[in-house]
Amino acid sequence: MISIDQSVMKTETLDLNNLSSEQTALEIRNLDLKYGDKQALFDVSMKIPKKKVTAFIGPSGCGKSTLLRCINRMNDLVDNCQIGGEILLHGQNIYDKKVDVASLRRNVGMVFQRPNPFPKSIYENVVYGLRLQGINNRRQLDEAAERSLRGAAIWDEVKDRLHDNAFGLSGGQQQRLVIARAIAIEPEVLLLDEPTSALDPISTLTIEELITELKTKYTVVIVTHNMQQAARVSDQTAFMYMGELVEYADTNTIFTTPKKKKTEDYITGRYG
Ligand SMILES: Nc1ncnc2c1ncn2[C@@H]1O[C@H](COP(=O)(O)OP(=O)(O)OP(=O)(O)O)[C@@H](O)[C@H]1O
Repeated sequence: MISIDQSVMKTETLDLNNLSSEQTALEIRNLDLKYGDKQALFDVSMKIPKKKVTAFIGPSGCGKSTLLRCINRMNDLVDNCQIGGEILLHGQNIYDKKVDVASLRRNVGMVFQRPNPFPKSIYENVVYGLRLQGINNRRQLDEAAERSLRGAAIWDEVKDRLHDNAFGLSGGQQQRLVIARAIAIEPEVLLLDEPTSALDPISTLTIEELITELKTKYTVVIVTHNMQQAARVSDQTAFMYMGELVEYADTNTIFTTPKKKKTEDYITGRYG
């Protein structure tokens, strides 16, 4: 039986079936996805609220990462991947032919399981996206670097060695640096794909605290294998099983009074 610390449960609940457009960051409508002949997502529909943390949980291979990667069209890079349905951002389907994928990815940033800093200095990692946008003004870059590193809760640890190589940082610091790089270009949505699975418990805790801070400015969607982590950091949780969205509700409900038997079996550790 998985025990969840009830004291960290959130109290605020949203009616996820009736979110207004002001409350909605993204709407996923009837999303199907196939890798070749293999269907990995079946008719997934959900609204993801703004400036909240939404967790995707479920057993290995259930489609969590696939669903996450659809939100910034990372699956476009996979051969033979066919996607049906819609994902609406500001009312526009991100799969519409008119959508500029580079600008979508600026708006919907992503952080992966393993920290992936570039082989550059800490400073150059953070300002990378700004330089790509043609910004080279030193003062503007300095300000963005400090703001982003502070926003990723790593400024104090790196402010005296901004021009050192990023590979000299610990894994947990590298992951916060990558988060700083993602927020430097001020996205609206941050996708985190198991962001702490390669980290030690202390770095994990630091990142979890950071996620709680990040939602004051960004909509955060996180894939996690760790149910305690979902319970600690998320406001709402989506439980997936074999490519289907089985249950989606506020995190408290999912972990204390799930409506579906499959959800209950998963959160009580009956299968993993
Ligand atoms: N690039 C790919 N090509 C073919 N099949 C894939 C690809 N990526 C994922 N799949 C398949 O799609 C299904 C869903 O995978 P996905 O990685 O989304 O699951 P997950 O729930 O995130 O799993 P895990 O928790 O193990 O990371 C799995 O059956 C997987 O084998």
